[in-house]
Amino acid sequence: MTLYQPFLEYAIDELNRSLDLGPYPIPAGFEHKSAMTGSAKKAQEVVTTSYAYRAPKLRQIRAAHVRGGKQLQVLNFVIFPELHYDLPFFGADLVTLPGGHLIALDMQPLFRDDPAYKERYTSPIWELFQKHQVNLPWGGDFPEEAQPFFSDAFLWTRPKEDDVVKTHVFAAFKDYLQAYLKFVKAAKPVLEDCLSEVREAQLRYLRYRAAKDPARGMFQRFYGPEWTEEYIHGFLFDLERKLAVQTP
Ligand SMILES: C=CC1=C(C)[C@@H](CC2=N/C(=C\c3[nH]c(/C=C4\NC(=O)C(C)=C4C=C)c(C)c3CCC(=O)O)C(CCC(=O)O)=C2C)NC1=O
Repeated sequence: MTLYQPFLEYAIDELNRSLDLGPYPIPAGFEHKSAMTGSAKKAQEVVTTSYAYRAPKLRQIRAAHVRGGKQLQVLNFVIFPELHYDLPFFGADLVTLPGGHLIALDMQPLFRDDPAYKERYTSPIWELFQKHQVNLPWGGDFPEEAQPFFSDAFLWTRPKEDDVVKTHVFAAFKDYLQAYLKFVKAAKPVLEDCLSEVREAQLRYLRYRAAKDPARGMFQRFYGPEWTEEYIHGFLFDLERKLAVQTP
């Protein structure tokens, strides 16, 4: 059982239990990708598996699971709401590299500095954040330009031990996912005249993530630049692509 497999299984079980999950198309050639890395003597297979669903109020629920031996494990799990809801994005970036673990977990806001928005989507999880931050201290350096895309309840940490990931990070992941599902249940469509604001805010986030995906270099090394760009724009952050075909 790889490090983040339990996270993925828990998430899919919970989503199945609490939402009317439907399929979301994964472009051909991106469901499962494998490559050998390392020298002939120390060859290591790196497998990337994609999962995707949709549900009422949720445009895309998707995960990219990268398994490359003990030194490389990644689970990037993001929930993208439909464009007529102002729900935040559920964003989990769980990364294990030779240097240790890097954990980013947040309800990523559409309107970070809007007090009413914070009241609705950050205040309700503030106690959760404080509870988990005790075991998950701040991870330090973090790209300035990414800060507008994170809430005040952003759990960002770099644990050294696997055990911290298996216990405290997993507990935080479960609590944040449960809290997010509560937001989804309570969410009402936004008013007509807010639709364009929500759409612009979603596109701002998608464009940033697609442009600055920290995994781009890693994917290029394993699977080549062409596959990587298509994976990022055609699946991981595909809203712009989807809108382009909708409104030619
Ligand atoms: C809005 C921006 C945003 C992020 C940057 C990530 C949150 C995040 N992820 C990070 C780092 C990081 N993230 C990944 C993996 C992924 N990050 C992704 O968006 C996807 C789709 C990944 C894979 C499937 C890897 C492999 C690293 C390590 C890169 C390296 O050190 O070589 C970092 C560290 C800084 C960095 O390397 O850029 C942050 C802050 N989530 C977000 O929402």
